[in-house]
Amino acid sequence: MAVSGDPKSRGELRSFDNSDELATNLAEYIAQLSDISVKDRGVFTIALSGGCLINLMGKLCEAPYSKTVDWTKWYVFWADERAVSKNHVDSNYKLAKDGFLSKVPVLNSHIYSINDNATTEDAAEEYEFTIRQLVKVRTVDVSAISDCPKFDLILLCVGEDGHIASLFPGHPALEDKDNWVTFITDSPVPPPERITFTLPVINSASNVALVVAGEENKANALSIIFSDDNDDIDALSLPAQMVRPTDGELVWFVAKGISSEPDGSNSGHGCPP
Ligand SMILES: O=C1O[C@H](COP(=O)(O)O)[C@@H](O)[C@H](O)[C@H]1O
Repeated sequence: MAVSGDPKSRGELRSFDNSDELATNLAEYIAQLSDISVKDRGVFTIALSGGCLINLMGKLCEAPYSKTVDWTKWYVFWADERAVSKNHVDSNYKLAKDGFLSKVPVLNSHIYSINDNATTEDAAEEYEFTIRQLVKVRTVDVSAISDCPKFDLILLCVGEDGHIASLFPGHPALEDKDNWVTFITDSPVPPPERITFTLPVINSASNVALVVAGEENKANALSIIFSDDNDDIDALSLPAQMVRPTDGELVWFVAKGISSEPDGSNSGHGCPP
């Protein structure tokens, strides 16, 4: 594993020779944050997204983590969801349920999925309300800086256009400072209707992990994001580049095969099985 980057700006960069090594390190990172949060606050609040992430979390379902992680203290949320039913192949809930949550003893009552039986507008409003109730009782911590929920960890996959959650380049939802959860009806990547955390919520988390794996053509977004040209307009307009936790830690997990780093091979990687 190679570690670099400026923690104050773009975060810590962890690059790996392949997706398997990335998955091993990601599992250890999540398990450690879970331990710390459970010791500090008695709970671990984690927000998932879709894409390659869930496959890469697979090692958490195996020893030692299957036994050592305090799964009963986990509270699980989604940073974004597509407006499809929960049994649809495009559902981020289904992806996480089938690939991860059904394999670990997280309590069903601690799994906060997004309503698939309402309009996207109503589902977003309802999800924000649910999170507000959990903030009131401090199951979800609160940021003293932004008054937003302060999740212990938000896990995001970076799309090949640099999108994170369902926040896409140039989309007005990126400017939303008033809501914790919002909706879009015109996603450039299907399905068009989605519900998503807003940037203020993402940037209020204690920890954010940005995962870049699975597709060779993500190298382009990466090279823009890690460009040394701080005035690069393209870089500043990429949602992934807008992730800058105000009072938290940012770590990038990059599979070297798609890295823009000089030692990356650019040979491309699929998700691990
Ligand atoms: O549409 C989405 O895309 C991103 C990135 O996914 P990937 O397939 O390019 O890895 C994902 O993180 C997000 O949750 C999802 O809804």
